[in-house]
Amino acid sequence: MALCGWVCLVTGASRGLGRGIALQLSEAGATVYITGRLEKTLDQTAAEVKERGGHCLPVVCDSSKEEDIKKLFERIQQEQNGRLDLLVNNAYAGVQAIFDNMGKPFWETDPAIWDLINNTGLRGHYFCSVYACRLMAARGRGLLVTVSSMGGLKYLFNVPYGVGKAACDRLAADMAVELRRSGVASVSLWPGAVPTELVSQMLTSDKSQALDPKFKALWADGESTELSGKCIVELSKDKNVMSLTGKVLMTCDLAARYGILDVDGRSVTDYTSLKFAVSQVPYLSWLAPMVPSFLRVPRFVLTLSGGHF
Ligand SMILES: NC(=O)c1ccc[n+]([C@@H]2O[C@H](COP(=O)([O-])OP(=O)(O)OC[C@H]3O[C@@H](n4cnc5c(N)ncnc54)[C@H](O)[C@@H]3O)[C@@H](O)[C@H]2O)c1
Repeated sequence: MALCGWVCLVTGASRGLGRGIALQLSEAGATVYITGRLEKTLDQTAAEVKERGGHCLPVVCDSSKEEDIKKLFERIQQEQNGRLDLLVNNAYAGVQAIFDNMGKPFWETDPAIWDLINNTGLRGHYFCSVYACRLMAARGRGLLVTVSSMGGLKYLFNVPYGVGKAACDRLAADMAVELRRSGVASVSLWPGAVPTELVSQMLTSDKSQALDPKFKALWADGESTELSGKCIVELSKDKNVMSLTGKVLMTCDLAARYGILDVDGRSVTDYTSLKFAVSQVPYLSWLAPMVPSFLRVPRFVLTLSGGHF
């Protein structure tokens, strides 16, 4: 119950990673506000939290609507006396659209996909962060975790997806610059592949034919929806969290840092290990079992692979 007394907010927690994060935070003793657009699905997460002995408060809030966001934070301020310890920017409305348009170039795709992906999954994060930081900065402490992905580094799925993820990483980093003196930390979290309810459904549908088999294999062997939550719990407890502010943190890095296994006892795939890199190259993959797991691709190589210069 390491987070007993903590007040946390997870946006988009009716399914997927948000639900898993809410389950882990409440299991660690926190009071967790969860948001989503539909009362019915939010209540399902709340019931699951309760079943596991936790406490969560479902709030219908559409992250693409500023009025909803304002009301949500007014409610937290009133009910918790201005206390908010952790915001997890997770809500995301783009998964279905990404699968529906897989393989299509951007000029042949309805441009409205930009809004579907980035209104909730980027603009909404900014608005929530503004209101959260008004509470956190006033108390001189807090943590913002913005859920992003490896798509922030280089092209993945489609144009608005990658732009949104790169912007989430930059959002976390730039907020950290302005927050540094306030005692509030801001990080970006890159989960690995997570076979959520929606992803699993897509993988068994006709649409999965347009998907690169490499992605299918990654999801088949992916992280549970609760691993990110386990990482966020440990990060919240870390007394040195300010030393990580502004950074991109991968779940595999956090799992190694804090000695975390997935909920089913599996070790977490290290996407930056040489073993993993070799396994992804068709004519070299046979070498992968022989490469020691501790060898990792240096971070500067990852940075350079973004190809900015
Ligand atoms: N699934 C993966 O493999 C994976 C991997 C890396 C990163 N991520 C990232 O994790 C985040 C969550 O993704 P997911 O796979 O769990 O998605 P998901 O679609 O399964 O869940 C998204 C959640 O957001 C909620 N939501 C949607 N629109 C909303 C709105 N307007 N207002 C409030 N809530 C809203 C949904 O109800 C749902 O609870 C995304 O940023 C995604 O890119 C996912």
